[in-house]
Amino acid sequence: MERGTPIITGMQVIPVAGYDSMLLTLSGAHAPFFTRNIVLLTDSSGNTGLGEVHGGDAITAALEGSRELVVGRAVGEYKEILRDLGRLHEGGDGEGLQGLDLKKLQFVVHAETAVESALLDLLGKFMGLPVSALLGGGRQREKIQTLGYLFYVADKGRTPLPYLDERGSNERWFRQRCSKALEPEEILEQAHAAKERYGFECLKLKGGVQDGEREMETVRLLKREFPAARINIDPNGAWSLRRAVELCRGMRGILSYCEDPCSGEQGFSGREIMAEFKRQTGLPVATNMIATDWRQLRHSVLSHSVDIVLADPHFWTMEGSVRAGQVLRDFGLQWGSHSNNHFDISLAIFAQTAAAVPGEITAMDTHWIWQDGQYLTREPMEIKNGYIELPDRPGLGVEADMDRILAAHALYCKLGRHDRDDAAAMQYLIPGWTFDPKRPCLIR
Ligand SMILES: O=C([O-])C(=O)C[C@H](O)[C@@H](O)C(=O)[O-]
Ligand SMILES: [Mg+2]
Repeated sequence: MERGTPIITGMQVIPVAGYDSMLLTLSGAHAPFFTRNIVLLTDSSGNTGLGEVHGGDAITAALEGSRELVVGRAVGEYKEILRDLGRLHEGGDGEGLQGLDLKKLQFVVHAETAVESALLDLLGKFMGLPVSALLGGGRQREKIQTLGYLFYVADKGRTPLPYLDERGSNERWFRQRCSKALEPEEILEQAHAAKERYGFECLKLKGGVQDGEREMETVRLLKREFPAARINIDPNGAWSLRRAVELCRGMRGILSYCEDPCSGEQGFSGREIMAEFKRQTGLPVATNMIATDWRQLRHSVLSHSVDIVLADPHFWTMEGSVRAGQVLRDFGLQWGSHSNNHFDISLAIFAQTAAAVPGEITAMDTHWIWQDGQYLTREPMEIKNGYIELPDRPGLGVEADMDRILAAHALYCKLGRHDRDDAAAMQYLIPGWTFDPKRPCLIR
């Protein structure tokens, strides 16, 4: 008879790809495909544990290089395994001009989150407990509020690229998400379609695309249409401090908070500049750019530069994100989560992590609505009435659908490149376009 916890018998790292719309951000235009890495751990009791993290060759290699530290060990040793992986993956430089979407991504992402998730999934199944019960001080809530993440969408017809065309779908949101949205009224239509399907009470507009005044016009229109909604705009630090203050000063009561309105400039760090923005506008500020690790968080707290820290578990690890949430709650600040394009395994990672964060939390970011339908699990979690209700199942709460994972892997194998490059699609809109962290992407 086996004693103790089951032994990990196998670790598979499966890079996968999915379809995306031509979403615009400061970094350029999303390509027709995004990539992720899936981790599957099997154990001696016959269970499978699941994890997901960002794509890209460096992250795939980091995960492949982890196998020896994982296979053959007991599931109950998960903390030691994660400690060993953390040491293996140490290092990096996350400070943010909007490098997060670009070359720096591999330094900010903690590849071991995919292993952590899979280990906790196995442990939860062994113990008959959901992953959120194993994190921090245990499960704090049964349902997680998410925001409706709105994007300006470019006209894909101006490129020869193979973006999905869902205009024939019966579902309003699916038709909408592949349609051009550059005018304020088109964003409003996007918001209505998203709200109809998912019931969002909070909205976020990705800025850093057009002139700031035009983006604020869109925000004001959204607020008029959805007066009860908490609304946020995130230009990823594109505006100068002076411009950000001009744009936001009159927005109290319209914007509930502002996310990374500005970044480092003229010899001042992003944290110093954001603190000035807060003082001058009185608006609460959220970030996923100037507090991406513990050292940055300490400086952000000391300089009073942020109110809401978007501690994405893929950047902080799940346990790290919950620990950040505990500290933030104790300091009178708030936890939220950043996201990137992801599949339904990461949706479960976000939800289980958020469920373990104590105190009031900010409606969680997720890109899921842009990928909804591309399932890698059976019975994926769903967003209804603006919330994800946690399933009553042990572990992560989702089970792998191997046929779909292998199909997503086959798509990945067809791609010429695996790393994110938002300049390539953008260059069809503006020939010779290059990234500038201080200029909205459509302004050249
Ligand atoms: O809140 C944010 O900064 C993001 O969501 C970052 C993402 O990478 C976003 O810019 C995107 O999807 O391109
Ligand atoms: Mg952000």
